[in-house]
Amino acid sequence: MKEHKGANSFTSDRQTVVTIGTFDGVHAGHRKIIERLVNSANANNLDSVVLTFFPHPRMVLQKESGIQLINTIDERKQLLEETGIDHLVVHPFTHQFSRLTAMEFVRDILVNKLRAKKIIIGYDHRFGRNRTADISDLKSFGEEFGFDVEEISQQEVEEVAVSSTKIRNALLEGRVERANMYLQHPFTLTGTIVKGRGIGKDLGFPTANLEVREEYKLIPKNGVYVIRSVIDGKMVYGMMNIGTNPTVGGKEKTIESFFFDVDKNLYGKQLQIELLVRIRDEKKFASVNDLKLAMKQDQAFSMQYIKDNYA
Ligand SMILES: Cc1cc2nc3c(=O)[nH]c(=O)nc-3n(C[C@H](O)[C@H](O)[C@H](O)COP(=O)(O)O)c2cc1C
Ligand SMILES: Nc1ncnc2c1ncn2[C@@H]1O[C@H](COP(=O)(O)OP(=O)(O)O)[C@@H](O)[C@H]1O
Repeated sequence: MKEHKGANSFTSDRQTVVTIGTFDGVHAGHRKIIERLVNSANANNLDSVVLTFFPHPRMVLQKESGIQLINTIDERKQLLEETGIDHLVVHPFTHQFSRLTAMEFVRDILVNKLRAKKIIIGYDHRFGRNRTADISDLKSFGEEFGFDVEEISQQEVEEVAVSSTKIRNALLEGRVERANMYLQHPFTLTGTIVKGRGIGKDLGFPTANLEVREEYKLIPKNGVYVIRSVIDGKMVYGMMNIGTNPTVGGKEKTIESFFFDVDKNLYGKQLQIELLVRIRDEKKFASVNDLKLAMKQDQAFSMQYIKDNYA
């Protein structure tokens, strides 16, 4: 996959099949569209192109909306790369870009820059200044500029019964197993391991504190989760707490993981941590000893879960 930092720097040897969208999560529905894109490109001797935007339009046009995304832009790129497309265009969404009329967007970006011979798009896609144009407008532009439009019908969309909104809601409710089913891959948190308060080691459970840099990344509901990661090339399992550590008088929200069978200094490491299932709410225990007992139970639960599902 070739990555292009915007439509202006796009190049390809052949004309293209293009699909357009945010693709937050790169979930089951997105995967179906992209599969069609890749198949159509192969069948017609064209290059496959995903056109996506970053920042998300709502991060630019409704800054106060505080939108939370399932993926950071780097995670999105990685997931799209795994789908086998030829080109990913990450076009910067700016105020100026949002002022393009539908005709200008189609002519200047899709036709002249991306060399579109065919567009594959959902029945409800809207585009251009104030999102005024719809799929029937796109079909008329197709006749004018010489490209085909393949529509993904409402029925096909509803058959998949998945949406980024549904997944965001599941994650905010802590239902990661459901979210993972919709995603067809585990939800991931990516960041750097930073120093915490140094309480973990005393508890007998050193916890690696994950700092997620992207303020727009959705963090699932507070609580304890079974997790998995790759550390120095080796798959490891563990348990994570998302919350404020009320038992030890914490205030800031932290994301802390204890990995099983790991004894390593992890400070400064970049980790991608997959969340597999939620075990329980975070609680304020009467004593640190009660917290320790609960963590031992969490570990027993996690080991059993991993044995049953991943052994
Ligand atoms: C699996 C797991 C479950 C946890 N559950 C709780 C909890 O229910 N209540 C709580 O106050 N802290 C909980 N913690 C956090 C501990 O309070 C402890 O503060 C933390 O691991 C130490 O972090 P630090 O040394 O990085 O500051 C949990 C930690 C882990 C790894
Ligand atoms: N099994 C393990 N799981 C998580 N972190 C571990 C593990 N073994 C060693 N560590 C190290 O211990 C650190 C956590 O110790 P801790 O006392 O909780 O300190 P801090 O509050 O700075 O996170 C981690 O950042 C990591 O470098």
